[in-house]
Amino acid sequence: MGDGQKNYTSNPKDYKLLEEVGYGASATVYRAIHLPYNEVVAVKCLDLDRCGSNLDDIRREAQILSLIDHPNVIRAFCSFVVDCNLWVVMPFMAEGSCLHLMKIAYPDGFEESAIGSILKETLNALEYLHRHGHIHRDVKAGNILVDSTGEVKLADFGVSASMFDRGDRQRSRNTFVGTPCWMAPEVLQPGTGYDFKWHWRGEGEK
Ligand SMILES: Nc1ncnc2c1ncn2[C@@H]1O[C@H](COP(=O)(O)OP(=O)(O)OP(=O)(O)O)[C@@H](O)[C@H]1O
Repeated sequence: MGDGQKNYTSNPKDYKLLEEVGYGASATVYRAIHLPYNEVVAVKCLDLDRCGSNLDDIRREAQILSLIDHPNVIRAFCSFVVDCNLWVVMPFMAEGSCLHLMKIAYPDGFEESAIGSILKETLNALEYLHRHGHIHRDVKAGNILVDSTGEVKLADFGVSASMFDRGDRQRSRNTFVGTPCWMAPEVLQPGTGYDFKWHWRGEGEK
């Protein structure tokens, strides 16, 4: 697993992309080898042409990810532009997302003890993000990742917002982002705005 003190290079030639492990609206995620350290990592390739967000939002996600320092929040080792893509290098979470795990191994849902432990780790992650002024805005099973040791990390800051944003970015907290089934009611209601409480409500109702 990656060490925060290591210097992950921003040269695409230093990474060998292996198989695709997931994809979302604007990104494909690969298992990859960081050749200088011979270490398995995940590389998220964000298609800048396909991204709904503007470059400032994308830069912000990469910046937030690189500053993260919490065991339950996925961090970026580094990020850099390759052709029309932004590559974000992260720890590889071998078990994939909770959504993926449920689909392949737990079609009736996780056992209560597993739910309790995943929720606890996720809430630790949200508490850390809140303390640093971030709202995730897309907490869902597909964004809760598990590694080979069972460690849980919250991922995907593509639609996160900062509580300290002003002006245009503050107005964007009143916009419609996230994944409909997982949204709190006030997010579905245009114009009402929302804040940290959104996370807690979303979590409680899932
Ligand atoms: N670090 C990682 N290690 C292993 N698998 C990962 C990692 N990051 C993401 N994945 C897999 O890739 C999938 C998509 O990743 P992610 O949610 O970051 O993409 P996205 O395009 O931002 O998605 P969305 O459409 O939800 O915004 C995840 O659900 C997960 O299965």
